Amino acid sequence: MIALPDQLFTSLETSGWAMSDAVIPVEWRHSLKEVSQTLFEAGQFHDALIGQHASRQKNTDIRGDSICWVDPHLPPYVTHPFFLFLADLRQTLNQTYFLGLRSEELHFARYGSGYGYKKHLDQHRNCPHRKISVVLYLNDDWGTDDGGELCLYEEGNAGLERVTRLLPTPGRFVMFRSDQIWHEVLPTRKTRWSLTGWFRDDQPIAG
Ligand SMILES: O=C(O)CCC(=O)C(=O)O
Ligand SMILES: [Fe+2]
Repeated sequence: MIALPDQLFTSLETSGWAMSDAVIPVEWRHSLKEVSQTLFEAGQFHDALIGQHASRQKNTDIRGDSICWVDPHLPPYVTHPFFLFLADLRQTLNQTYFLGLRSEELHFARYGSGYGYKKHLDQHRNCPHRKISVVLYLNDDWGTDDGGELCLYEEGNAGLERVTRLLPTPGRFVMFRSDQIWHEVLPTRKTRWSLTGWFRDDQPIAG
């Protein structure tokens, strides 16, 4: 089991989401940023699509990032400490909450200036296998004027919605329940880099 601060699990349990600015060492972020930038420069990113199966389509009004899927079983990821951390985290979540998580599905994402991702749920109605979403922000610096906040919506008392806005600051790590937490990426004012993933209870088909 990994030594994640208890507060992360308490927060995941009570709010459905958790955040840490301390668990990801700066070197991990640097090397992942380098990999993602190299892949981007080599033309390995493509426009993210919305919808499922045959109805998948591009709609930058809803979702404006471009992405590059990564296979955690292949180099350079398979030996990278962040991916070992994720595998460990999955095991810890299974031991603590009996979630039956079996795999990680991951992609790098890059939002150009002006783009975001409208309010959505990560778990699709007809495909309930994404259980926990994780995001690591790879940006080198981020200020309050740069936009691109991740907004997390929680159902509060008396049907009131609580909104938390998280800036994609360097090395920030966020996890949330894919089936419960509606969220949104506000339009960014500069290029925004991240690595996004989902713990699933099946074996993934990337795409
Ligand atoms: O980058 C983020 O903050 C969240 C991205 C997201 O919601 C997604 O890719 O499903
Ligand atoms: Fe999402």
